[in-house]
Amino acid sequence: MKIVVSELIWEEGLQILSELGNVVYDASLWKQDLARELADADALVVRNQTRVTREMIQAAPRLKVIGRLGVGLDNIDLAAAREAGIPVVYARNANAISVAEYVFAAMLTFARRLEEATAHVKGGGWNRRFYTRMELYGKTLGLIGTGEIGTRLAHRAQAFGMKILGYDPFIPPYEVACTEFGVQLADLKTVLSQADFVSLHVPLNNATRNLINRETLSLMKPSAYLINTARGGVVNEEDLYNALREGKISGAALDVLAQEPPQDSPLFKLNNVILTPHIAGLTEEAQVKTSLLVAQEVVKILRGEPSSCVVR
Ligand SMILES: NC(=O)c1ccc[n+]([C@@H]2O[C@H](COP(=O)([O-])OP(=O)(O)OC[C@H]3O[C@@H](n4cnc5c(N)ncnc54)[C@H](O)[C@@H]3O)[C@@H](O)[C@H]2O)c1
Ligand SMILES: O=C(O)CC[C@@H](O)C(=O)O
Repeated sequence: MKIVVSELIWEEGLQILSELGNVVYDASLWKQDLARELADADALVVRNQTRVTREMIQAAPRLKVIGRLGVGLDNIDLAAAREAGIPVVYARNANAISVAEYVFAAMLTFARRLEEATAHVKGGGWNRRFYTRMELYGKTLGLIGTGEIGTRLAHRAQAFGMKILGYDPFIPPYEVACTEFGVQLADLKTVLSQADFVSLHVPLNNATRNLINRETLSLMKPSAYLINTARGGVVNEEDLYNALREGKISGAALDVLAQEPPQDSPLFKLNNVILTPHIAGLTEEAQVKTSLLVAQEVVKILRGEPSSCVVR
């Protein structure tokens, strides 16, 4: 068996794959001639930077499985994989807690500004009135997408005493979790207009691309914050820049951008923006879980066994 891993994988997963076959692993392979490596490959394991296109799938006649070390599948041509009869397995739920904790870090950063206050004190300041900020208790968290991440975030927000609103037109699989964690389901307009923090947890697809735009941003309160850990394409960045600059909303935390890594962006110039390099799911715990899960599921498929993590 030849197993090609084109992006960063944790040792725990690599070990499992190596027991089954010959692993070709290079974390920068996605930038190189991947199609050549795939000509005789039985499995391909990727993160989010490898573009798994129809052409690439067609150039891999022996391919039996594609493993995604993560959750978002927007970098894989799922229709082409399905047509070629190649199952795609992914790390469902493996990084959900990490992302939920990242959103808390962002909300608490906006609420308390500890880093800014530290710089202020180190610079000789002691302005206690200026740093009198706000509690999360009693504030409203608006979830756009109430799946694995959204419900784990709700669980944590419930413990903080936040009110939780959720918008998700495809709710059934997560209905019980929503009820348990106090999510009141509502329409998009209600969630956007009532939330103090709007957090995005939807996949990127034709229905969600540019979901946050001039019109939807105008529904948000001027005191509200937007947090995007989903995909850059869910937010129209030009519209967001204008909304932030004009004070239509108070701030934004963006872990994901339309172009990653970004070229110079006007967003860099704004003080009310937190920018991180797509790290919400990047914790040791989540990555060990992700690597183990995906490696195990890839091995199952290669052995002809059923997998519970196949994309439907
Ligand atoms: N920044 C990161 O490191 C990171 C890590 C993990 C996941 N993600 C992103 O977060 C997304 C969500 O992850 P998840 O594990 O919660 O996925 P999930 O599939 O469990 O949940 C997604 C939810 O979005 C809902 N949804 C789909 N289309 C919608 C729409 N048009 N409007 C509202 N809701 C809609 C679905 O019904 C589902 O409940 C992933 O697709 C991925 O792109 C980012
Ligand atoms: O592949 C990655 O590192 C990004 C992970 C994250 O965005 C996901 O969709 O799970």
